Amino acid sequence: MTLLEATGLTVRYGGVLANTDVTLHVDAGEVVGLIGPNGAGKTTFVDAVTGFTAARGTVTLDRRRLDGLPPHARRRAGLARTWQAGELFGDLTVRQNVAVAAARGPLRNLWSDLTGRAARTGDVDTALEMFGLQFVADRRPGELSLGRQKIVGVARALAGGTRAVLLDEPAAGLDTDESAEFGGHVRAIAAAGPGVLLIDHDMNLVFDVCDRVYVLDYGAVIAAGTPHEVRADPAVRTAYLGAPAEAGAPSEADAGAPQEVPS
Ligand SMILES: Nc1ncnc2c1ncn2[C@@H]1O[C@H](COP(=O)(O)OP(=O)(O)OP(=O)(O)O)[C@@H](O)[C@H]1O
Repeated sequence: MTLLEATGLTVRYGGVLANTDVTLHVDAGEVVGLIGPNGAGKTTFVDAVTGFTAARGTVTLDRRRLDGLPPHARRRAGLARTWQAGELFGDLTVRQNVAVAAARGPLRNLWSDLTGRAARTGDVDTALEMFGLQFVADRRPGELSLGRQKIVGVARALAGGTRAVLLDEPAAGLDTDESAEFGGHVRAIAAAGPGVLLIDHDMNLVFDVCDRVYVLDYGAVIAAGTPHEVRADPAVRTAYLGAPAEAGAPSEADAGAPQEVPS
């Protein structure tokens, strides 16, 4: 079932066409990747969907039109995002960071979906446990590794009735182990029902955890499909390698070795 749908999104910054007629959907329980070279328009797309930049086109969540609404109204409708730069409150503990977001949301929230319990104060603890944060609940974000801070950021984004979440480069700066752990959390979120749009330059993470992947280049979608299909797409190789792809189907070995995108 289509949960989040953007149709014909177009964003112009002065002379720069940052998104051109971008159409993309995320189903409930699905992890969808959005990749593309630097400057391709990925963050612009997140900004446009969540209402942080003006765009032409439509955005629906559960068939409800969200375009034209301000960001806080889209958030209240169940659309959440994370930011490339950390958005945690440095003076609050991890528990307080999650609790603040949970308290703002509607009564029926993700944690109750996940646990089958009614939303109560104790659900913040349940949420912390789900993301393995219970042992650092009383610490401040600055005392945690970057990986843990990212996970707290996702926990915050998911608190409070989130139906779909857009994760903007959540794994930037994580080491290989942290990134793999993070990928497990992303899959767990989708397994509980919400749809996830994952933007990241870590191609191994994206291809490992995503059900489908869209590729942006110069603001437009140039490819979409399963990770296997996208990896093998000559247009994607051209976009990343900056040279025309060789004729003929790529080998299995090539397809199994995703290109690390320089950041
Ligand atoms: N606020 C803005 N004002 C003017 N131009 C902008 C603005 N934000 C982005 N752009 C331009 O729009 C284009 C798309 O940028 P965007 O940040 O969306 O790309 P991106 O794919 O997220 O890049 P990266 O992977 O480097 O984060 C770029 O040419 C960028 O310079």
